[in-house]
Amino acid sequence: MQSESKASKGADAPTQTPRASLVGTEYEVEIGPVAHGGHCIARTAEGQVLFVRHTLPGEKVIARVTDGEEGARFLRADAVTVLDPSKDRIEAPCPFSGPGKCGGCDWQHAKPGAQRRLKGDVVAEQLLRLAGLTPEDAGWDGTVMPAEGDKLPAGEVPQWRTRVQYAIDAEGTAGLRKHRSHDIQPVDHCMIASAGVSELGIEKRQWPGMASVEAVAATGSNDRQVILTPAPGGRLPLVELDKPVSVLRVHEKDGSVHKVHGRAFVRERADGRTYRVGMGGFWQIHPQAADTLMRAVMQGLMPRKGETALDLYCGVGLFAGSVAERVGDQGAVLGIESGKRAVEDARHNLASMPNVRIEQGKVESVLPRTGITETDLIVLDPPRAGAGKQTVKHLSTLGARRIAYVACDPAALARDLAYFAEGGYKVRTLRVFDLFPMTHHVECVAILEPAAKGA
Ligand SMILES: C[S@@+](CC[C@H](N)C(=O)[O-])C[C@H]1O[C@@H](n2cnc3c(N)ncnc32)[C@H](O)[C@@H]1O
Repeated sequence: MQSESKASKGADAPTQTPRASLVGTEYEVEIGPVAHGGHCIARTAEGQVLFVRHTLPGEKVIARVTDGEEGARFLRADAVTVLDPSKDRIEAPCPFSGPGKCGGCDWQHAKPGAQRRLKGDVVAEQLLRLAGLTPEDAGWDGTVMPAEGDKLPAGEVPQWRTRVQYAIDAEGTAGLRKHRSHDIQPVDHCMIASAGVSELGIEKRQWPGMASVEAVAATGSNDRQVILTPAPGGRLPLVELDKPVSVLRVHEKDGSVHKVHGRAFVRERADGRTYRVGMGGFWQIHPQAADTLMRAVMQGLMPRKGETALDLYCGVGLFAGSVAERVGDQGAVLGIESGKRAVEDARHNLASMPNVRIEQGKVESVLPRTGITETDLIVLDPPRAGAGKQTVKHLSTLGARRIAYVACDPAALARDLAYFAEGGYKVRTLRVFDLFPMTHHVECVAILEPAAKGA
């Protein structure tokens, strides 16, 4: 182990001189709290911050630096030796999990209940730091709910990933990317893949000339799909798998998706409706996610007959369909979605509902153009970056009696909740779901209402 004093040497060095890499340097450290991103915080004796993976709060470990230089604001590291383990630690069930291996799972080494507590701590910390909200302020009891069927004993792994993107190495072998790296960990099985994905046997065959192979196994039907991205100059292989599949291809140059054979879509189910999801478009990944989130949104909004609603970032129409059914023919729902193909699917999926209209384009540009000045309800489910200040400011002027915010990133959620507070909205309830077991990801549903109402 090198001396810890090495880490602080560069702090006073002029910024223009190249700083020495600390990769490989080892530090014996006490592990502090969990941080957003699947790691915990530690400090070297000189006070330099380390973000350490493969560890748990309260442990004493030897952390080996994986990224960072002298004088950097923080270093990234892996716990390579655990000197004093947490009572929440188990042996990672997956042989491909651990320092320097697959980067897909962050918490394989934590008991399932501990994983959910860690995620709850991250959500609480983000809410407090970025929105000034305690769990009590947010109407949240602090728990993170597992999806139905996922409450398994330690050592058993929920098979939840209905989409897995395998990276293909130069020899054509399928694997998964290492953490923050283009390097590939070859795998013969991904433990969190759903049975439908595993049954395809992607890992059992070679994929010469491919850069990636994505496997999709629908939950709402037996539809199976493989999405191939060729490496430069790579020729598409004949796809013969253990189960029949449709095949799509991603164009290397512009990322456009094309059908090679079979169906261009998979069929999913939620709230008693079938949704077509075409050309590798977005659908919730966990088999229980669509219904879990839909129920949380409907319970929070409680749509009434004749109300008007917006479904922003609506994808193929998951929430728009459920709200439209509840507001009935006298009500109206406007969905906005940027993806052209997703909009075609949403229009197809909700064609039997004359009270739904779907507009294509970015929320930030389409919404102001609609001329809408008021609505009763809003559901928004933005991508990881969140909705942002301008959009939240606009939404806060529409007089909605309830807003449901579905968030896959608690930091973006907290930032947007702070903007909503500026716009006169407060959080009525927050529910947090573990729809991504073994990883650091977590899904939140916040229900907002005008602050004056609850004051
Ligand atoms: C998290 S997904 C939610 C989709 C849908 N609510 C669901 O649960 O199936 C976010 C969606 O927002 C779309 N999107 C991303 N940025 C957007 C923007 N600026 N305006 C409108 N839609 C956007 C994406 O194409 C994607 O379909």
